[in-house]
This record gives sequence, structure tokens and C-alpha cells, in this order.
Amino acid sequence: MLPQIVFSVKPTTLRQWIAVESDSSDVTKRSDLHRMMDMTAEKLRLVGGSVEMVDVGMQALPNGSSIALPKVVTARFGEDPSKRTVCVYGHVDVQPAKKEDGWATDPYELTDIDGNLYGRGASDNKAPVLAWIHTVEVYKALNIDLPVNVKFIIEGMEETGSNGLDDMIVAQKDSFFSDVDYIIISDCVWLSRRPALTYGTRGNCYFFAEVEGPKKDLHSGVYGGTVMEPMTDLIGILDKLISPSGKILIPGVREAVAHLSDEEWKMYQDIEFDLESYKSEIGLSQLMYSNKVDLLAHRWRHPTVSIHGIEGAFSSAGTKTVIPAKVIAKFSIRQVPNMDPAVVEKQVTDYLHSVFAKRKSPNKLSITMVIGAKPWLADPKHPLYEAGKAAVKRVFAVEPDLIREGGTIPIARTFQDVTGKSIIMLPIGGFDDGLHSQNEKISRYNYMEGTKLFIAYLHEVSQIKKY
Ligand SMILES: CC(C)C[C@H](NC(=O)CN)C(=O)O
Repeated sequence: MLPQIVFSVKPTTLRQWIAVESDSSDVTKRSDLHRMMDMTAEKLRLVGGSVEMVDVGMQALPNGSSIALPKVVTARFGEDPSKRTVCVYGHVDVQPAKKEDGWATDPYELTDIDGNLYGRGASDNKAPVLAWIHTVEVYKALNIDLPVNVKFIIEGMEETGSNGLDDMIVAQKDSFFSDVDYIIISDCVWLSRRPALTYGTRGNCYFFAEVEGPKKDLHSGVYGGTVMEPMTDLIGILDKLISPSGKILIPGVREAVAHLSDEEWKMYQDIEFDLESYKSEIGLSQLMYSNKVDLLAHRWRHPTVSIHGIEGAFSSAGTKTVIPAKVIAKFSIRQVPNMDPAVVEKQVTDYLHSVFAKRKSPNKLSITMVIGAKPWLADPKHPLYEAGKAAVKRVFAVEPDLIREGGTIPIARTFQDVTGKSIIMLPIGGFDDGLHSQNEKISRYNYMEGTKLFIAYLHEVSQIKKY
């Protein structure tokens, strides 16, 4: 029997967690990230877990030096061989955030406004990780045996491609993972106000394109018109990556994409999704596609190119008139079945060098792929998803949407390929949580009802017959 629970959330621990600037992409914040992993381990210990902090080695930096990777936290609750064992994966590192990016509140001070808890990492992924820890805590507090054994694996490098974690999973395949039946990931969001179960993610190939020219920045009045400018070269080649209508121009990329089956088309067609609300949520009057199926397909199962920024470019307020000597563009390709990061790396590198060669510039171009995370796809007919539907029905009294996710969970595919275990993504974040964006939040409703969902889900998983 499942407990009847009435509870409210005083987000004390979430407040403490949000206060830690655990930005994995900024090496100057590495001590904060180490502290975040310690706090995670401490919380798991407090609720009675057998906790380990696994050293996953060093991270090589572009300047040739190296820095310690944050330890991976593992924990175990229960070792009953007659029960199933689930492993919950999550991360406690975050994307960068600064108040001056346009946040209404301090991104590292949890702020409670109208039922929403704002702060960097609130939804991605600190509150969902805590909701899972609270789930175990609730069973304990109510003196009810956990219906399944629960393991945790919490990392601190997800937002930069899960550095070090692949090797750890390979190394612990026959130890930590040997008794795991299923892996659960809650690092994504619903599509709408309706709860969802996620069965696919896109991958991510992240590139640096560096163009280096003169030995120092130049005055554009003194030198402009006499030199070929690195920034002009860079913008020129970036413009050849994708057309205004979203057609990827890199030869071979679009050809590799898996065909949309009739069954998939029907699934997308049946999903309730309002394009007008989607437009108003992001503040746009026009989208790339005007029908639901095309839009969902291009969000979930087609590749895309996004240009994220240019290091070395003048970006402050004011009117500096410099010619930057060296500029580095950051762009990524969200890839999908049946694309492969190693193939994409070669396609992009060869293509950009050939485009650059046509410019006949004396400047030097170098391309580096810094993340190569594969896409992941599960069978939504697996009993894990039936258990998910039952748990959603129990807590929310509706059928969940079966959805895919346009973002990337770099480690999902490694879990699947190396451990051979089945995976479900069970999101509790809202569609409008603003992941990676200004004013990221999770609602109290999603945080609390999400915790109840996890409590119910453990019960449903314990009922799964052998598959
Ligand atoms: C490889 C990316 C940085 C991973 C990142 N993942 C998430 O946001 C998952 N919460 C992404 O941009 O998709």
C-alpha cells in the first residue's frame, strides 16, 4: 500500500544548494563545485545512505594545465536481493548565470515569488535531485520499507558533457551497476501543463572555431581596410553552417537522420500542444514551422545548429573600435539517431576548412570538438513506462504525454550501452522553467507533486513483472 501523504515544502536545503555557484564550465568556480558535491554526499548520508565519493581524475584545460574533476557521489539505500534495484541519476552542477544577464533576482539566492522558486539550477537539476532524496526520506520518516532498493549516482560535470563519468561507469559496470535493474533520470521538463514521460534525447556536438590573425588587437581606423579581419572570416564561415530556414548546410549531416515513421507521426499528432502558447511563452510571433508535427519533429528528432557566442569579440557596452586579433566561436549541433559524433566532427571540420579556404585568408582557422554526446532513445512500450503512466495517474489523475526531449543528457546513452539496463526519464520540471535561461525556476506545485510522483513511482516499479 502507498502512504497517503499530505506535506508542504520549506525549501531550506534547496535554498542552500542554489546558493552554491556550481558552474562546471567556469574553472574559477571549481572549489564551489567540490563543495556542492560534499553537500550532496552529506545530505544523502543524513537520510541514511551508504555514500561514496568517487574520484574520476583530472580535467585537461585548453592551456595545457589540468584541474581535479568534481567527485561523483554514489549512495545506496537497501540491499534486499528479493527487491528490484533502481539507480537514480542526476547532476548538481549548473549553467553560468549572472544577475546582469537580465535576471529579476539574484540567480544564487532562492527567491519565492507567487508559488515559483527562482534560482540557477532550480529545475536543472537541483530540485529534482532533492525530490528524489526526499522520496527516500519520506519512506523512512513514515517507517515504511522502501519497495525497491535505491541507488544514486550524482555528478557535477553534466553541463559540460559529463567529463570522467563514462570511464567511471565502464569501471563500475560489474560492481556498482551489477545489481541495478533500471535507471531513472529526472533531468528534463514536461512539454505542457500535462505530466510527461520522456523516451528520447538529442545528442550534442559542441565546437570551438578559432580564427587567429595579427599578433595583437588593431585600431580599425589605422589598420582597417588593409588586413583580412579574423572576425569577418569567422562570421563568414559561421554563416555557411545553416540557412535562414533551418537547413543544415554541412554535407552529409541531414542525410544521416532516421526517417520519421508513421507510428511516430501518429504519436506526435496525438499530443496536445498549442503553438500559440509556445510562441507567447518565448515571446515570438513566428516559428520555423507552423504545424504541430513538424515543430515537434524539429524540436526532438531532427538535428540543428545553434551559435552560442564568440570569445574575444567586443561585447561590452560602448563603442570600442577594435579589430580583435583572435576570436573563438562556440556552436553546437544537436544530433539525433542515426548520427555519430565522430562522423559529425569530421564532416564539420572538413567542411569549415573548405569554406575557409575559399576566402583565401592568411588567418589561421582551427576547429575543435569539445563535447561529443550521443542521442538516446528508449522503447516507450517497456514496463518502466507503464509504471510511469500508473504513477502519473495516481498523483495527477491524468494520462502522461509520451515525449522526446530536444536537449541532451550526455550520459544516458553510455548508461544504456555499457550497463545494458533500461532507462526511463521521469521529468517533474515545468515547460516554462527557463532552463539555462534568465529567471530559471521550479514551481512549488511541481516540486511537491513531483516528489509524490517519485514516491508513487517506486511503488509501481516494485510491481513490474520480470521483463
Ligand atoms: C551537453 C549539454 C551541455 C548538456 C545540456 N543538458 C541539459 O541541459 C540537461 N539538463 C544541454 O544543453 O542539453
